[in-house]
Amino acid sequence: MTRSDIPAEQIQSAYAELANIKGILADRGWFPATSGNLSIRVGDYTPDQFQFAITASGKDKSVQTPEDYLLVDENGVPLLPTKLKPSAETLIHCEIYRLTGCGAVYHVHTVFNNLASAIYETAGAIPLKGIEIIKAFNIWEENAEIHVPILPNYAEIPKIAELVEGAINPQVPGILLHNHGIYAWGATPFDAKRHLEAFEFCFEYAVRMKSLIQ
Ligand SMILES: CSCCC(=O)C(=O)COP(=O)(O)O
Ligand SMILES: [Zn+2]
Repeated sequence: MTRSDIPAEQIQSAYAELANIKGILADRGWFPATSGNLSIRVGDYTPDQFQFAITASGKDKSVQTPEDYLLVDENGVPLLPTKLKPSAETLIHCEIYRLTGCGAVYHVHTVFNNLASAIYETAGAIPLKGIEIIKAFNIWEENAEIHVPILPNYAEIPKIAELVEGAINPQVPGILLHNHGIYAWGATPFDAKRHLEAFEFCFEYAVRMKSLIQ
């Protein structure tokens, strides 16, 4: 099957799944001021060739319209005729798919993920230890410790995208951009949502803990 043969139902199903997760996350206020972007991979995958459905750039993600998503290739180029522009951050999604082969990538801006990235900027990562919800990352060891990497928030997205490879840790399905937001991913859309929620829980915990002990 070539890419142009991807069944329309498969594409529509990814769009429907994106609409569903977008609504859930929007209800939590996780897309302030048009921020955030979401994508779900569609069809066959090799690191060199894959495609995914992604939110269009600049849209109010708390609103559902018939023109919210498009299908792009591994370089972030639209695969079907459309007047929509893919998310400005599509290249970061491309890198995460290329390097992990995951099934979905979700990006949100929240006050707690911004604060956590600012507090731990110089450390380059947020340390999280002994929090039960770390099990959501499929890490079951007692008192487990993980570090969530923080990358600089360059204005040029390709400059950020080229740092993704050095930041990926197969155990930790997320990367923060400093004072920007979190990218979380998973093998399936269900896993990506669970990971995103666990990260957000941990960031709020880390920020509140820091202010309690100072
Ligand atoms: C208003 S937030 C600035 C852009 C951004 O960081 C973001 O997540 C949304 O960009 P998009 O092009 O995906 O709408
Ligand atoms: Zn963003």
